[in-house]
Parts: sequence; C-alpha cells; structure tokens
Amino acid sequence: MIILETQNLEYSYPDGTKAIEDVSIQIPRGEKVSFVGKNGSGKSTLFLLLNGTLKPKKGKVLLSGGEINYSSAGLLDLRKRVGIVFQNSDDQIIAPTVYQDIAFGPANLNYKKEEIDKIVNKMLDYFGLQSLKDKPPHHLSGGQKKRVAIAGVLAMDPDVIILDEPLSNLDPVGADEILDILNELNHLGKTIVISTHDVDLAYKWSDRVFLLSNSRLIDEGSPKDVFSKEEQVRNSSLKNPVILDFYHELEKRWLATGGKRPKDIPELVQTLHPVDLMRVYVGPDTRVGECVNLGVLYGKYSQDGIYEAVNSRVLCKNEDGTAVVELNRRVLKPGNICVYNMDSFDKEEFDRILKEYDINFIGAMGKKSKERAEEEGIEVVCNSGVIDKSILNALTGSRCIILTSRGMVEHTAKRVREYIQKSGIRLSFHPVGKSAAEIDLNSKNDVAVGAGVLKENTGSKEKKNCHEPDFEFEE
Ligand SMILES: Nc1ncnc2c1ncn2[C@@H]1O[C@H](COP(=O)(O)OP(=O)(O)OP(=O)(O)O)[C@@H](O)[C@H]1O
Repeated sequence: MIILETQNLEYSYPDGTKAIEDVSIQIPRGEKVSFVGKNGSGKSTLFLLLNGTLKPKKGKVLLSGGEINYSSAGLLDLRKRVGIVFQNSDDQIIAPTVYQDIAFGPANLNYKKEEIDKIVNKMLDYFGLQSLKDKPPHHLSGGQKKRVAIAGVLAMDPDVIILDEPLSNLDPVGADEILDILNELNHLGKTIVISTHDVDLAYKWSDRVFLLSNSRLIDEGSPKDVFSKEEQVRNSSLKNPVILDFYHELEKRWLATGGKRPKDIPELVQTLHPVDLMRVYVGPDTRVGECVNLGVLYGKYSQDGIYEAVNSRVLCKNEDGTAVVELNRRVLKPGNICVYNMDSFDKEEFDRILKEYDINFIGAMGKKSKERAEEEGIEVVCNSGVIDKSILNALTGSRCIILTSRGMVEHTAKRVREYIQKSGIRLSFHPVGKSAAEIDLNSKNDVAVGAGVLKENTGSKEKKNCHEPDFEFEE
C-alpha cells in the first residue's frame, strides 16, 4: 500500500531556482527508503514538499491516496502523520529545555497536560534522555540533539518519519545508535524515509532507493538494482558502495562467484566459496554459464585422488577458444587390474576369478592368449593397446583383467607398476590364478622412482580384497 506519493511535482524557489522538476514517486507503507543524490539535487526540497512545508507550483502530493489539504487544519493533520527531522538539529530544536522541546508537537495538537507528560516521559525513556530533560538543548552533543529532534517528531506518533541526512556529523557509535532507533521504529510499523550521501548506508539499509540528479528523479528500485547501474551512479556524482567494489575485484580474480551481488558483509562472505578452476579448450558453440563434462582428471589435476569433472560450469570464454571452468569434481574410486596367465587356463578357476573380482573389462594380449580366449568363448572387449586401456579403465573404476601368456605377465606387471609409481595413483594390481604365485613381483626390472620402491603386499592373494593393491608405494 502506498502511503506517500507525488505526481509530476514541480517546485521553484522565489529566486527562480528550479529545485524539483517533474518528480513522481510512490513510497510503500512500512518501507525503509533512501533518497540519494549529489549536493543540490533536490532532496531537502522534496522532503519539505512531502510534509507540506513547501507547496508545489505544479503536481500533487498524496498521503494514503488523498491529496494534501494546504489549509492550517489540513497541514496540522499532515504534520501529525508525516514528521520531518531536519539535517541540522539546531533548526528544529527551539524550546528552552529538552522536555519542552519534545512536548512542543503534542502541545500543538492540543493534547491534555497529563497526556503530554505521559508521551514526553515515554520519549525520554525510549531515547535515553531522562537525565537531560531539564538541559537547554543547545548544550547537548550532536548525537544527543539528534535524539531530541527525533523524539520531538515521534512524540506526535507519525506514520512516516522523514529524516534529512540523519547520520551526518555523528560519530560511528552515535550513528549506529540512531540507525538502531530507525530500524526499531520501522519494525514497529513506521515508514522511514531518509536522504543520504552515504551510498554504503543506502545500499545496505534501504528497501528502496530513489536517485535524484539536477532536481529530477533519475532512477528508483531496490538498492541492488539502482547500484548495479554503475555509469549512472558515477554520472550522478556518487560512488559505488564499497562492498560492491570489493566484490567486483574478487570476481575479476575468480575469488568470488555465484553472480549474486552481496548486500552486506555476511552476504559477501557467502560468495567466497573456494573455487577450483581449470583452463580448457571448449567448442565454439559452448556458452558462458553452460556446463561441460571434462571426463577423468588424474596426474597433476588429480589432487590426491582420481576425479571425474562433471557438469563443470563455463565461467568465461576467451577469443582463443579457451574457457575457464569451475570444476565440479566427483571422486572416483580407482578400479583394479588383474593379469591372468592363459598358458595355465582353467575354466572353473577363471569363472571364479571373474566373479570374485567382479570383472567388467577383459583384454587379451598376444596371439596365443587371444586364440585361447576365442577357443574358450571368452568375450574379449579389447585386443590392442591392452595395458594402457586397462589402466585408463581402472582409473574410472573398472575392474579389468588382462589375459596374456607367461612372459608377458611380468611385462604387464612392470608397466602397471611404473604407472602407479609415476602417477601416485594407487590402482590395485593382482596377478591371479594358479600361476600367479610364480610371478616375481620384486623383479630387478622393477622401476624405482625417487626414494620410493614398490614392494609386494603381504598376505594371501586368494583372500585379498579386490580394492586392495598388491603393490604399495613405499616412501
Ligand atoms: N531557500 C532557497 N532559495 C533558493 N534556492 C534554494 C533554496 N534552498 C535550496 N535551493 C536550491 O534548490 C536546489 C536543491 O537544493 P536542495 O537543498 O533541495 O538539495 P539537496 O539535494 O538537499 O542538497 P544537499 O545534499 O546539499 O543537502 C539547489 O540548487 C539549491 O541551491
């Protein structure tokens, strides 16, 4: 529901200065509203028009849908419902004591003495001014004067409280105290309208921002909307809220993502999730924001395990066809590789091994073993580049078996062990079957890398868990 509204408002001062030109605004009831704009943009003039202190040359001011009545009675009613706190408290505080100043408004409304006393004491308590009630206001500090000025307005229990630069000249703690009071009053249902040059305040505090420039309304909307138009903000001689500048710098360095502009520090912290980025080539049709699957990452990209990069979001694309993607890693449990000597093939034993190791990839190496596999009706899925393909399949979690003959078993073992040593990825490797025990796993052909050597696991091979490697890398 709109509590205050202006329609095509125009105002010029008697000297001819055009202070407000064609301004139409709507202020919803119960909102916290900020007017921002450089010096002389027309904020104070608009506020004086909103509470009837000034009468527009053209256009209308409406309160709760009704046009303002500029008769004395109409204005008295308006000022009871729309209170204004001036930027300079000395312009507002006129009575000889704090008590009398707060009592001024209710007295003007012809309230009875007891009622006035009750209201003033309530205000003195609420604003922590009891100990100062008999002091002359001009002896008070800036913060205390501001509290007296707000108390004087609140004493009339207005629906809307308009405050012109309420925090100017206050120290940070004093400013926070006033802000707390405004927040509480808003919480109690009051519509709070302020003007400010403090873009950080307008950005984080307001529900709605109106931007004035050269006596005209330039923009209005949520703080995030209004302050997202950086050029417009700059052209209005304002600055970006610091929190947004900071966020943009983090965003440029890929330290903050999510595209959600933070409103305050907790929101900023939320944008700082650790990002895991990779520069990759993507097709020409891939767009920023799309997700790509990069397959399995190992070697230097694997961190301390094997990962599959699925649904990795493209954060930016470069002209050279590369893109920066945010990796979405899915941990892969490495599979295993068994090697079986087809020279001593035994159908029953072979079937048991397939079952025990849950084999889902069979490769055959060497003419003899391929022929034997065919004779035995074994479904071989790979018969060239078998060792490397088995390694690649094992990396993505497959359970592989390589069928080969006596001499090739040790060669296969050596190649797999080399890979394990170089990559640091602990694939399981098991010579299996009757002749497995004959394989010299500690062959002098083993490759030693750095300070590490491979050694055989102890324990029965027959009982070994299929995910447990036969070889360990020993530092
Ligand atoms: N009493 C006056 N007589 C003539 N011109 C005035 C008077 N008061 C303000 N103005 C002019 O009206 C224009 C709007 O002034 P206003 O005080 O409303 O701006 P403002 O946005 O509140 O500025 P500030 O941020 O400096 O408080 C300015 O050009 C100003 O010089």
